[in-house]
Amino acid sequence: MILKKLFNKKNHKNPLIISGPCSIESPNQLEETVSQLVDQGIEIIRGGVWKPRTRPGSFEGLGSIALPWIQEVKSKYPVKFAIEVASAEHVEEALKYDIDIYWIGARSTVNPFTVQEIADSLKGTGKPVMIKNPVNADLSLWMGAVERFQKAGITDLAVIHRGFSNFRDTIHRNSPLWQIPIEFRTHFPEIMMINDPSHISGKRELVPLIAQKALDLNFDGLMIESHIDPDNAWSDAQQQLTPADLKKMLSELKTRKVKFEGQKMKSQLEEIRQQIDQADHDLLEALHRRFELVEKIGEYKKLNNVAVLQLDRWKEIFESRPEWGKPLRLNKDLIQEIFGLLHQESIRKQTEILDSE
Ligand SMILES: O=C(O)C(=O)C[C@]1(C(=O)O)C=C[C@@H](O)C=C1
Repeated sequence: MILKKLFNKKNHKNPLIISGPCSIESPNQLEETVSQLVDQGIEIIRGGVWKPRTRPGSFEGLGSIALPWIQEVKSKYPVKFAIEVASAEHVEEALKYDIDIYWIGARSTVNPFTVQEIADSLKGTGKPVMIKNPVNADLSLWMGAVERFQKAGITDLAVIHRGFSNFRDTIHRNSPLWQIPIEFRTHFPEIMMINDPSHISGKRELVPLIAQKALDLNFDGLMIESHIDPDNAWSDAQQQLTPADLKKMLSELKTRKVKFEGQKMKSQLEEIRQQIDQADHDLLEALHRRFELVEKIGEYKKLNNVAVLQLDRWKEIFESRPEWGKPLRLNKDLIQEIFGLLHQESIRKQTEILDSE
């Protein structure tokens, strides 16, 4: 039997929206939230049953008693339901109540044993699975988790970008580090990528900004926490939206075209891209020239037995280049990062020269 995949990019022209409470708190809270979300066309509901918390003492979810409430709500409303599972027992329990979609949380994705256990327990069930990025900024762990599910024959897969944890407080509860999901997509272009602006922002005012940024970057969907009474929610009170606020936000988000359309637009784009190719060539030639000079100094240092690292000169470069970049409207941090890398490479090349026979 060939089952139709839920997470198939071709079936979702518009961003896929998943919404619902951080935690399921009571049958009434669940039904009220679902009914308001259904009124605005939401078809996939999320709800926390088991909540892994960083520190003990926070609300850890009601557990299995919430599962029949989900089943009850599903019998009344045309929705699919997604929950987080963190062990084979969770999967076993949830399957008894025919939960539709299973997601692997950020704290589970870090642990290959846990990922394997969950993949094995979902094997052959045909259930769609979503894999959140690991809490730490490690692309390989995220990719590895996807591969474990694929190896178990589970191909109805999506991933969720929920941001990466910070050591100190920053504007975001979890830093988005957008380059990581972008790189993920280069490895798995066919897998749907859903953004979770609630966990990235940690506060409701920021949710629309993050959601818009995700759509600008061509994410396939959004998972947004919503609650009928967010201020009194048992978990994540600051980041949940009311269903009405969610509706307003979704109506204000701008969706972008995935690609350029039309011959005129395409040929203009092609022309600019050729100019970028030329600019990149010039850049590489400039780098080649720089490293030839660095090597020359390397030989000179070897001849005179002088150390590779010349701190005063390096400091002068590190301070002057961002200044030179100012009238060219070049970002200071970018210049410092680029010259930091160039300096590392100079040191590597010159060390090789000094250490050679
Ligand atoms: O000026 C030098 O001594 C160099 O070798 C060049 C260079 C550079 O990359 O610009 C490399 C290493 C030094 O620490 C400082 C500067």
